Amino acid sequence: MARPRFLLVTYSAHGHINPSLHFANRLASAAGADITFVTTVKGHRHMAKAAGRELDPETKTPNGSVISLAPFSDGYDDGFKPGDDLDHYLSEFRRCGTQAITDHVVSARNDGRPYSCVVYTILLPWAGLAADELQIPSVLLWIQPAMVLDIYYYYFHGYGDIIRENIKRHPPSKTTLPGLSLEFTRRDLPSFMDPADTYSFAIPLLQEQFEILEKKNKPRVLINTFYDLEAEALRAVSDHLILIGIGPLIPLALEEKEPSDRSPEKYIEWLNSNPKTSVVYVSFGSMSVLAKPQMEEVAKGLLEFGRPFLWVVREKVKNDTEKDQNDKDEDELSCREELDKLGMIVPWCSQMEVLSNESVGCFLTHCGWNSTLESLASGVPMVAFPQWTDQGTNAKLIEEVWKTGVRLKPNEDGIVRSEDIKRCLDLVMGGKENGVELRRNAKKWKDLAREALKEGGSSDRNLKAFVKEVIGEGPKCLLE
Ligand SMILES: O=c1ccn([C@@H]2O[C@H](COP(=O)(O)OP(=O)(O)O[C@H]3O[C@H](CO)[C@@H](O)[C@H](O)[C@H]3O)[C@@H](O)[C@H]2O)c(=O)[nH]1
Repeated sequence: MARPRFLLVTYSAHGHINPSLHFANRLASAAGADITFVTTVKGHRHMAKAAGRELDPETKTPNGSVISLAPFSDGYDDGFKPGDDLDHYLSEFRRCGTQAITDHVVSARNDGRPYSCVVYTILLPWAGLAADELQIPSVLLWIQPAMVLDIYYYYFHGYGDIIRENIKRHPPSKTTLPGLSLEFTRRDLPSFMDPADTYSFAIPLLQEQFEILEKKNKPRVLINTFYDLEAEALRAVSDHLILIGIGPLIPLALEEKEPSDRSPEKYIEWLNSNPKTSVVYVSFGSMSVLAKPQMEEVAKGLLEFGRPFLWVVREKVKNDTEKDQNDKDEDELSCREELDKLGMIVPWCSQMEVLSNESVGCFLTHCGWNSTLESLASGVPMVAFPQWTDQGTNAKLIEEVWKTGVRLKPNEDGIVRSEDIKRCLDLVMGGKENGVELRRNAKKWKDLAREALKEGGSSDRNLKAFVKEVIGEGPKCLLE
């Protein structure tokens, strides 16, 4: 029998590419599928940079499955820069992405090896539309928590006015939603729902995404989560959508290091030189940039806490007219010398390798969904410092549901002070009872995450059942 063949379409940010790549690896190894991985040239460059090498256009897995990389140009090969026209960028991305999907599907049909299904990540409703036009099955791969999907679902189905009203109120009102036991205040809801949010342009894209799903009868949505982690949220909208947990989408074998001729990175050597669970790892993901005053507070907080740290500070994306040297001077942290004595600042790192290093005892994180899952699956407790989009909801789950971390509290000006950073680091890494409990819970979730992924675990079974369903071999998916 021919191998099932998937066309996987994803956006160019690391937070979208990484889970998509892990999904492709899983489809290939666990379900014996071939995958064509479609993203922009920019996304492709991100992947090469993260890998530290040119990428092979095709990778063959031990079971003979093939993952082929298929970048397309949207005219923004160097990425979207400050000053670029957002509407033009979005419409070119849509136009070129739609064309790429069409070209792949048509040529595969002509070659007699048609795709079984198009899988696309969030904010790409046009990928679902293109699949419908081409009359090929498609499925959304939701790369945020099931809880966030539920909240958006209700926002677009009768709760939008209530949520917007509650967001405006002072003091903020709580929102409750059917089937979910948590109550949400403004800081817990996806930031795009606030009409004043700079990025609320994402709302129409998300709405279109739901409209496309709803043209189908009880569509399946694959979710980067796992049953034990979000059992309630996976069921909350089950009258309308079938949510299938197939995560956490993290590297297949965490302990397995890629064979490499290169000596380990300096920061790994440095981590290895530190005692067990002594280091604070600090990162705000691949998109967020903290304002200078906030950076200074983080720096002060780390110095006041006094333990070693590894801090990822990404280079700023500049437009062509900015002068590099002036920028550098302005960006330089006032206490840089002391920071360099206590810890290490790097522009990027291999995060999964860092989180699974024994020396790391806490993750000060922006709570991007991938960082959250990677931390959970590595058993590292967190200090939650959410910035935007789904991160406030993720922080709530970390603090109130999984109890593997504590959330920082910004002051009235929206700044988190160094004292609060020190207080939370003390709580997570210190000897008091609540710190011990957070660390115990972190270990519990690490074990459960691995259970879900291993052969016969909930996510492994769900993924295999999904593929069988796509190729018409049934049985229907577990969660139906
Ligand atoms: O030095 C670094 C920093 C990051 N990463 C990786 O980059 C990814 C970052 O993803 P995530 O933690 O989700 O953050 P963002 O890149 O900010 O992701 C965006 O997309 C996610 C998925 O939609 C959302 O959950 C986030 O809120 C949104 O900001 C993770 O896999 C990290 O391991 C590295 O490997 N090295």
